[in-house]
Amino acid sequence: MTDVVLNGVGKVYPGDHRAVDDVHLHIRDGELFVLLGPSGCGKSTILRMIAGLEEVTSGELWLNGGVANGLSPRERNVAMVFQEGALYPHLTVGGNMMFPLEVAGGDRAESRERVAELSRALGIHSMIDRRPGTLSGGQRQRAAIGRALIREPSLFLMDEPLSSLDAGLRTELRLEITGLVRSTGTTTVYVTHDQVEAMTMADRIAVLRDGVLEDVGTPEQIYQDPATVFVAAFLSSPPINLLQATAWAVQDRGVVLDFGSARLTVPWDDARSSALISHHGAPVLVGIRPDALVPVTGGAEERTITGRVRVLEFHGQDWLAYAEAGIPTVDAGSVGTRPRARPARPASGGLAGRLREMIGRPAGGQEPPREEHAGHHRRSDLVFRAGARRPERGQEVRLEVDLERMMIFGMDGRRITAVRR
Ligand SMILES: Nc1ncnc2c1ncn2[C@@H]1O[C@H](COP(=O)(O)OP(=O)(O)OP(=O)(O)O)[C@@H](O)[C@H]1O
Repeated sequence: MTDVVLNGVGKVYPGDHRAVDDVHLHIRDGELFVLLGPSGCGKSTILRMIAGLEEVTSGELWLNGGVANGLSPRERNVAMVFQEGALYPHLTVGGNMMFPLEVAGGDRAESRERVAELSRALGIHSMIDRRPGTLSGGQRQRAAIGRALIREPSLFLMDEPLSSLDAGLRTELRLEITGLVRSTGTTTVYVTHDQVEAMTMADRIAVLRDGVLEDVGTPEQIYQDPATVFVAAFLSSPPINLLQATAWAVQDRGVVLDFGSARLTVPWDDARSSALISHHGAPVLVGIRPDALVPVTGGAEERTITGRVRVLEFHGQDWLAYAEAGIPTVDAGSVGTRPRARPARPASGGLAGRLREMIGRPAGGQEPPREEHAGHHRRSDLVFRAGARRPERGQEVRLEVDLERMMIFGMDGRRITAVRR
């Protein structure tokens, strides 16, 4: 039984750079758990703290029911694979996989049998006598995974193991890794910035931003029911439409979301309407995924937005259309930004300190956005999947909004109703 608990874990690097801030996570026994987020959000730092390669600055890290903050990497029985799996160049694939077993002093015949079995499962049995230098990138990663798994670690950690491979190989190997770790039942923590990799492989995903945990859940939960604007936008390709509206509670109708040139109504029998009452007269953020906007002829006024098609893009299985609807869209990256991602202590004197201060502040001497900030507005297009009813460029379209799938957030970027987990 191997579970991992992060209880308020934080990491501050020298120079007072806070890379991870008060993270609470429970990774369950046998889970394939993915840490997902953009570059620099602290994913690798968390993985390295679990491995014991990086000291935990604050909070507790629990492994198998015991506090592990002070344990050495060796005492943790974890195996790790990096972006470029490290192999001994002078040893063959078989030799590399045998090595950890030899160090542990196991029975030689038994070890050989284990290497043969695992190399078959990884599809590298036919190259067992070759050296790493003669293998392709994908084959080398397979060998590195084999070497990591051969000793049956209680915890398997992978840091972007597929990012140096081409798209075809990535798809192939991600299926194999998923199959392998599921069949062995090894608790696995997998770091990636690739949302497709995360969605297709994970039992559960933790989404990080600037060292802070934004959301945790199954792929379906965090896609369909994201906790924040950031998570909704990060997992949306094509990008989610993020619009600002003012909420008005109207007797006999429901809560009207006023976008200026369009209005949508959340009826009173919709559970979200009661949460919206407290936002009466105030701005909210509305997220609509491109496939929740459907071109219609007719359609009820309180469910539709009208726009003019500006651009059409062919994407193979369907077309994406961009329509100007006269509604300013909001940049998801600027919503709910937290000042705590900056250095923990203000930069002191000296050139480096002054540079750090300058870089951390927007041009023009303005103050950085506060947590309550609405985000940057830009007049932009609504993106929708055109499907079979593909409009012409320049055509006016009525877009029916799937109100059930529309997401409503406060100006702090959090959903106005509690997410289900
Ligand atoms: N040894 C270090 N000393 C100082 N700062 C560090 C160190 N390692 C990482 N950082 C900083 O901590 C933050 C988090 O880094 P980390 O590598 O954990 O992010 P990441 O999400 O894994 O990013 P990437 O996907 O680019 O590897 C970054 O701002 C990074 O610059």
